[in-house]
Amino acid sequence: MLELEKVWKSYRVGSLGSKKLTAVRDVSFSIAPGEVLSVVGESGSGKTTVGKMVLQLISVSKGAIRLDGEDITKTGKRGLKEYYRNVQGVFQDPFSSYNPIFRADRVLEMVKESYFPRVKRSEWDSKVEDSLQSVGLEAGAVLGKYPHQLSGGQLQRMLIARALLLDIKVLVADEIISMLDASTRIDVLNLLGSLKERGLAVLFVTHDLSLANYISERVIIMRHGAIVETGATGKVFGDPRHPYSRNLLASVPQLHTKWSENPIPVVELEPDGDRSRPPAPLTKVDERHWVASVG
Ligand SMILES: Nc1ncnc2c1ncn2[C@@H]1O[C@H](COP(=O)(O)OP(=O)(O)OP(=O)(O)O)[C@@H](O)[C@H]1O
Repeated sequence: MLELEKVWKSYRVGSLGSKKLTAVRDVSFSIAPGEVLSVVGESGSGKTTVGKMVLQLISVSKGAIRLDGEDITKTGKRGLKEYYRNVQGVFQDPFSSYNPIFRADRVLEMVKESYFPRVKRSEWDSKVEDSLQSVGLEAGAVLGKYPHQLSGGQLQRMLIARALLLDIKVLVADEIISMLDASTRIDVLNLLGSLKERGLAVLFVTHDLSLANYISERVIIMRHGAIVETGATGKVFGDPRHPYSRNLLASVPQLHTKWSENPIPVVELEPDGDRSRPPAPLTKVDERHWVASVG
């Protein structure tokens, strides 16, 4: 079980870091094995910052992140290496995770070097083959190829296979399909669906509400670094209570909506406000449905 408790993140911004920008405010949630939790919200709402903190690519300013009860924000280098055995991330641009001058499967070899140096070559090769197979890749079709010889979908799958080689418990998937075409997208999404059935917990960061609805059991809607609404996906998307959530959902063009016939109005929301203050508390409005009070 992965838990975030009252997590805050501030960045130093401005000339010589003279100002502070609070990117994430008092965020708490948990993800159980076999569950997909989506984090949605407008650009700049803090989604990626949450994912990066879970992956400890950046430190937290305040709060705790626990995996099976252990706070990883306080763990040392060795503890972190152990943590990465269990928690891995895949990001938006698969090409940026590969070095173009090396063969793509180097990302898999690096897992062996770091975590399984004593495993025999033949045993490792069959482990690699199994993990590639579980993400729908044929070893013969991808091994030995350079990144530019593979498609975005294949590269993204190979990164998921790398995570699976470690037999991880939690996958942070940050906009992992936004650079893929429609049919490859659904392919990778369905893959996530089958992985969750095998017990993987997924933190699915996306700005695409329909994808969040498709894949996740629970959803968090973020704005200005804080959670404004959260709960079971059906409740939040079916009966959004916060004005921001309503606007967000109303802004999604449907397949048969045409701009020329019925342009979706842009709704003006209140300005950013003071990000350094604690956000409005969440109140339970229904079973598995919480909403921040509107001030
Ligand atoms: N390294 C950084 N230094 C300073 N400010 C940052 C840094 N990274 C992010 N921010 C700021 O923190 C806020 C949250 O950014 P974040 O990337 O988490 O948002 P997001 O919801 O993921 O947005 P997007 O959907 O556009 O990726 C933004 O105002 C952003 O400008």
